Amino acid sequence: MSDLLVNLYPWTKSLHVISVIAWMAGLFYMPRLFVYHVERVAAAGPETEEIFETMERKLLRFIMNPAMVATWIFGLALAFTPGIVDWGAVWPYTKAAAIIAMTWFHHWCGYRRKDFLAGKNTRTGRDFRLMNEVPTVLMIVIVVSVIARPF
Ligand code: HEM
Repeated sequence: MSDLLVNLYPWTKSLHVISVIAWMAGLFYMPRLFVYHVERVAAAGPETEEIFETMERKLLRFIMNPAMVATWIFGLALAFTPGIVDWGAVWPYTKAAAIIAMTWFHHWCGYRRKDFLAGKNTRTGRDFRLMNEVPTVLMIVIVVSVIARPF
């Protein structure tokens, strides 16, 4: 098993980065959709609301959920590959903390989508604009942790 992981390492890492890109695209886009959902639907009415609900459902189901699962699977495969992670260094733990926060943010988006569906959204466009910064900050922490490794 260890030999297999070592031989597959370049492929596992490629697939990890590909799924990360897809996941991040969704995490950046979903709060933007929520901003327009709040601000435009109030003016435009129920037909526009249906369009937003469909876009949000498809983004979550067909891009964000599969991409998150793939990122975790290939990321854990990398973590179990012998010789790749120096568990005595600090970076694996800063990266892990930011990944857990990113996964929390993913689920936060899922719950906000359900609020819209139930007609129970209480958040403003400004709230969603602010939350849009969360994945950006976490991405910077993750990439600096895993590539520059300053700690
Ligand atoms: C979901 C759980 C995740 C796990 C378990 C995980 C784990 C890992 C591991 C063990 C490596 C290999 C490091 C090496 O080859 O030296 C890696 C590489 C990488 N990860 Fe993750 N990761 C996860 C999520 C993410 C996320 C969310 C991002 C970006 C936002 C990310 C970005 C990267 C990048 C860019 C690399 C390649 C670094 C290089 O050039 O060596 N990972 N990941």
